Amino acid sequence: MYVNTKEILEDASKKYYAVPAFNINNLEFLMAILQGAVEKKAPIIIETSEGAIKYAGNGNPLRGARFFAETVKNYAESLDIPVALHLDHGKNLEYIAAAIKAGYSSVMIDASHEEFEKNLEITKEVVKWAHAAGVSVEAELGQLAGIEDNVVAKENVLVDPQQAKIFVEETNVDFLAPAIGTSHGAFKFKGEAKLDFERLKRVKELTKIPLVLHGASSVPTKFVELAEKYGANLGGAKGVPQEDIKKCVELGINKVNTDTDLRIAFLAGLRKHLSENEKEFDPRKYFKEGMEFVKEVVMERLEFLNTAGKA
Ligand SMILES: O=C(COP(=O)(O)O)N(O)CCCCOP(=O)(O)O
Ligand SMILES: [Ca+2]
Ligand code: NA
Ligand SMILES: [Zn+2]
Repeated sequence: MYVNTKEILEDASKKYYAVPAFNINNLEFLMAILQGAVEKKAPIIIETSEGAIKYAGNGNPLRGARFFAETVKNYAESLDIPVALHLDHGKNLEYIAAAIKAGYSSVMIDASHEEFEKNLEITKEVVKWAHAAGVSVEAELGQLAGIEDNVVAKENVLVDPQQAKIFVEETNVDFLAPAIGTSHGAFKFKGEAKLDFERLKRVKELTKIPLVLHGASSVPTKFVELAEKYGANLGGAKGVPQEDIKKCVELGINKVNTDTDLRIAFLAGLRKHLSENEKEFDPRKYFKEGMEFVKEVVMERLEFLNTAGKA
């Protein structure tokens, strides 16, 4: 069934487990994710970036948002697991409006590159707007290293727990993404992975709402090596160690954003299948192996985060 993200995350926050939020850009990833969630009897959060909406709508935000909202709702209504659809890293108000209008369960307003007061003001606006339409809201405090909001954030600007308390009280936001040292993409951390667990603990104590971990892909060596075996060049790829994610969940992370791991798994399957089946030209066939690897990563993460069986 199609549900509001808040419903899924409130339960997770109460029982200290987490739900992965998997990014999609097309039907194949959606099908693989849903198959994995059904098999694991797990609630699931599907999310699309603004880039995904632009891609599916061929530049028209409402067309793209409707494509995903209608497709996900259509599938969700035929399944007996809770499914939510979330706008990831909403920055452009036109895209946020399109997602709300199209019927997304929740939207992220990411104004974390702005000064605190500005972020607070923008988030307050979006919360009023979204709540009036029954849509829940995620916001972000602090910045992820690497490409943050299309600008290169020089280094991590970590969340200030006291600011988080004020921010949550003033904005009435439903869930919060505190920057604690992760970054997006396949090349995380210069040297050793280091997340600021103490800081995360404080944020949870002071805000008591569901929290979101961005940049949470672990970049499984198995699929990196398989993709490279069939011609990919992903040298130096590194993700968040699984034990660090487990620790984050114990400290109050409830939504775990995962995109890169699925991209690498699909890439490995596609490259492998194409090189082993030179006569194949039916996309319903040559995408299958990539989809199977995506499903495998999905099921593993659902088990790992204790989402399995919670539907
Ligand atoms: O925090 C995460 C997941 O990060 P990770 O999976 O890279 O670790 N996310 O928010 C996913 C980011 C998706 C970016 O999509 P576009 O390329 O379309 O802009
Ligand atoms: Ca941000
Ligand atoms: Na998000
Ligand atoms: Zn993110």
